[in-house]
Amino acid sequence: MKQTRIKMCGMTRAEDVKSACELGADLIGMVFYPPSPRSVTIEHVQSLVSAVTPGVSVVTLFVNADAGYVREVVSEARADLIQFHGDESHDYCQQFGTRYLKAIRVKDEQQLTSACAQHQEADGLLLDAYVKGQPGGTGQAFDWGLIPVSIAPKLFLAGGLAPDNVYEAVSSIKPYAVDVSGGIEVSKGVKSPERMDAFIREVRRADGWVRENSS
Ligand SMILES: O=C(O)c1ccccc1NCC(=O)[C@H](O)[C@H](O)COP(=O)(O)O
Repeated sequence: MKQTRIKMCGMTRAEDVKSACELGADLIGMVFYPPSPRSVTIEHVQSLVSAVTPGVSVVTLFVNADAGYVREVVSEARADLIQFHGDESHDYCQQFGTRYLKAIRVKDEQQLTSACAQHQEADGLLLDAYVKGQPGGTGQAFDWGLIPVSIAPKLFLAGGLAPDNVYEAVSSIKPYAVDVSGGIEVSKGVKSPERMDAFIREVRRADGWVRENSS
């Protein structure tokens, strides 16, 4: 049976990390980008990582960060994956020797095709909405019709996903994974266990884990 992987991003509180893992998230993301209200510090990372259940992957997220800082955080967090959410080049992303997701903020078909080709060696391509001046966590969706079918095996679909639209996203796009931040929050950086639960249930319903009501 299909199992769409679920990445919950922008975690700032150990209790939210624990809830997400207990509810069935596959990957936990933490933002290391100080301008973001969801940014966490290297001093804080241990308390978050120790709430991650074995088997759940830790993802550390950066935006055009200094390479030394990335190394320091990845080592401290014992990160399984790095998410590069800025304008990082292929060579920059490869230098860490850690599996990585490259975020591409979708503007139009030509830009998307070219970015996918440039980052074809990434372990995952995370497609997110383009919003001028805001690198991520915007809560905005983009036109899913632009997604090339060929990238589905490594597609992390992001941008404006929430319990009320993720069923449609998973059913129609069939991504490898979905990524959510704002859609499971009560305020920036504060997640809601009820919304996390509802989100995961909707993904599993789209995966066919739950029998649809035939009446
Ligand atoms: O969350 C942020 O504030 C953030 C800041 C800068 C770069 C990336 C950021 N977040 C990335 C994510 O949380 C998600 O990977 C993605 O953007 C989806 O977010 P959302 O639309 O809120 O679900």
